[in-house]
Amino acid sequence: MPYVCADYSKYKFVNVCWNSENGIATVTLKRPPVNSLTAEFLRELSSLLLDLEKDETQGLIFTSEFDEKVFSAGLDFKELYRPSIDHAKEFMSLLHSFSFRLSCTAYPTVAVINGHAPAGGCIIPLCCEYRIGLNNFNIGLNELKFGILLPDWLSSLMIHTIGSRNAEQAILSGTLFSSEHALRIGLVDEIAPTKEVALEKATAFLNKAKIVNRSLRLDAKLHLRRPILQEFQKDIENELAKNVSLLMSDKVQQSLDAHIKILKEKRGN
Ligand SMILES: CCCCCC/C=C\CC(=O)SCCNC(=O)CCNC(=O)[C@H](O)C(C)(C)COP(=O)(O)OP(=O)(O)OC[C@H]1O[C@@H](n2cnc3c(N)ncnc32)[C@H](O)[C@@H]1OP(=O)(O)O
Repeated sequence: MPYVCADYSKYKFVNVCWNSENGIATVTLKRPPVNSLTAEFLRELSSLLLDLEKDETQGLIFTSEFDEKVFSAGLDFKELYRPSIDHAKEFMSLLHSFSFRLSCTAYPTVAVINGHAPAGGCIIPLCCEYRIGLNNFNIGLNELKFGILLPDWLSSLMIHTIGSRNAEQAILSGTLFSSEHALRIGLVDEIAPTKEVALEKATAFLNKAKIVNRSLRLDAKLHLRRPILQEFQKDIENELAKNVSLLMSDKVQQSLDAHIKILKEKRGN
């Protein structure tokens, strides 16, 4: 069983709960109001993955504090709106490195998607090995709808998860899927009636993974995920520069402005 060394209480936006009997860490995302991903949050999540690796966690479950509301609202609109060039570069680089690291963890990973997971909110679930959803939420990569071209590695994660035909239709139409539809196309592997049941199912998946030798399992995982990992590693500098310049473009900035206004109007402020 892992001996927990890291101080997990230092993390601001996650709560880490260790099960000392099975070595499974449950990480609850808790960045109010909607777990949107900022540079600070991504930095914290990357550091968390390293701590979990050092402590030899036997499995990782991601879930959200904002139960039955939102798993993650994706990238933080406000942080991406008119950023400095240095901040845009740092943000894109953090998003890339965190997603890469999560995609090739030695330990098995599950997302318990207990709320909406639009656009970048779908990244953590897609990097995980298994996804369990609750009813009545939407999930999908709808970036094209607001003028954002997906990074190649993100399309590749979607293809790996739901197959190229479904991924083509899903990404090109910018669809957000209901839980039932997500189950039909394999975007989630199971649906659970409550978070409690979903966590039990997640633990069952992780317990199954434990019977396999850890390093053999990692070799197999890296082999099976090679097409995704190649996309992550392909021409990194150019890919980051392309995404930064897209983010800074007038079109994307105008679209972010429009989205921020829609969200404000919705709240009447
Ligand atoms: C250029 C290269 C880029 C490469 C990578 C591309 C990958 C991903 C792109 C993205 O992820 S862009 C973000 C896309 N996200 C969305 O479109 C989600 C927008 N939000 C919603 O649909 C809803 O808020 C929700 C998540 C369904 C929750 O709805 P709910 O009714 O519960 O809450 P709201 O009243 O709408 O919002 C509460 C509060 O949260 C703020 N907020 C919502 N989403 C974001 C966000 N993405 N970033 C920052 N802040 C967000 C919203 O403004 C409200 O704030 P206040 O009014 O309370 O201040």
